[in-house]
Amino acid sequence: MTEEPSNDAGLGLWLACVEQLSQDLPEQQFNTWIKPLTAVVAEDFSKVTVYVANRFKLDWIRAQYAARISGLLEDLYGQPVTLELALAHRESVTRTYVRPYQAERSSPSDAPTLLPVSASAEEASAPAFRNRLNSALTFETLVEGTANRMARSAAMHVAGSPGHLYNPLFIYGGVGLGKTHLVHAVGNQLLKDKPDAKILYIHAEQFVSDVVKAYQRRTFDEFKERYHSLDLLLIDDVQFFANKDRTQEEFFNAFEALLAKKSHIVMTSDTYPKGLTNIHERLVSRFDSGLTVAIEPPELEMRVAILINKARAENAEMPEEVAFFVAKNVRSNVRELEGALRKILAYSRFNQKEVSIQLAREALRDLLSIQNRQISVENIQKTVADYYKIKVADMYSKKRPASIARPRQIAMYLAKELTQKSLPEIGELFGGRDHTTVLHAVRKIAAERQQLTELNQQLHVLEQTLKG
Ligand SMILES: Nc1ncnc2c1ncn2[C@@H]1O[C@H](COP(=O)(O)OP(=O)(O)OP(=O)(O)O)[C@@H](O)[C@H]1O
Repeated sequence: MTEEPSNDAGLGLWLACVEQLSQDLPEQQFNTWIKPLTAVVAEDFSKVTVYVANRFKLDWIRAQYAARISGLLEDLYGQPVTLELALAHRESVTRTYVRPYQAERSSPSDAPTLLPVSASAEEASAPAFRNRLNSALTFETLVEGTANRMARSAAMHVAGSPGHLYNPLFIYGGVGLGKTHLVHAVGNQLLKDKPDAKILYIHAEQFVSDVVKAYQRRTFDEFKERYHSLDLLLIDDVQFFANKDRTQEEFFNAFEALLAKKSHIVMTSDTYPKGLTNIHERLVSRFDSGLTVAIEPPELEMRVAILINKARAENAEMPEEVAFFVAKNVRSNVRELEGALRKILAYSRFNQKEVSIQLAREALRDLLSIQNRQISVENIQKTVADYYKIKVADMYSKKRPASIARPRQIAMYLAKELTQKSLPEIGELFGGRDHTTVLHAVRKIAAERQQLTELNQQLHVLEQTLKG
């Protein structure tokens, strides 16, 4: 029977609450404490029972987050909601586990439904795959655009003929732009073509911890056997190797061994190889010895396509005009775009309303109000001066050395881009400069941004910092 899930609105309430927490809390805190939670929402919404894995965590959630969760639930529902914390019992959790938006169609209407925070919570509790690949992250589910075209085609090339060109492939870019997705896609594609290939996806932090374990347990032979025998090593966020000398040495050895046997290495990082700090020069030069490609923040049309695709994957429809509205307002990265989408879908389900611009506006009101918060020219000057390590006073000074003039031009460009101020007003705030000077700076930086990946990267970081 194809009956709708009974507790869909309850699911919406809980997901909307979690979504809000994901915006409010630092990522690490959210991932550690909130993401693993599951909840049961009573049919009449009077009570939400949140299940926590163990006693220690339960005490911590009670002390640190309970008041906040209950306040949020009340805000969302419009009436007081009793929050109860309980210990999760593994068997019952697995038995009645329901993925968001894919609630078990046969769940009886009077049975409470356990609602996880996210699909990845289920993946986290499932036994780890040997290769650690997430099968959902494929080339098919990765939307292509100008921002990732080059990285995507290099990655496809590697997946199609590993061990040849572009070895190592080094992919870099800001947070949430699809680097992890792309490396998993390489692994999944190769696995499809060659099911016997020895592939490993690993986060750099996990590699560090493997080195430490091998060191403590004196199991370096096993460690080497494991890493040096791979056909494809996918390693994420290598900036985490900074200051870890022993790890760098082991990675260097693995790197050399793998390249010698024509295995392929794909790495990601938040910056280009020479921008990495506290990593040995010999490793940095190895990173740069194949192909280095950037992933840029997605352009408007790509953001729209991502929203429409992701909504479809959740079995929801997102009209194009709503996707444009969201994409125009959520510009920084794909992870935020996904967050906005989840919020809109949860809000729509909870209120049982169709997805429209008005609904999106309501669902994203907090996010939009943060965005509308005025960014001041003074703030831009301070942020840019801090970033380039010059004095704020140099923003108004007449000094001309490039080390000062360039950050000043960058600040003028950002002032034009992020505030409503006119060119003469900006000139005035930069030590009484003429509006043609500002115009020159704005045009120059805008043109160079198209050409210079490093500059674009720096601007992206500055924009993210300023938009908070
Ligand atoms: N082009 C795209 N098409 C579809 N989904 C995308 C695209 N780019 C990113 N995503 C999705 O956005 C989310 C964030 O991407 P991902 O985790 O790959 O980012 P990242 O660059 O590795 O970020 P971080 O540096 O924070 O690890 C993921 O859910 C991913 O599937």
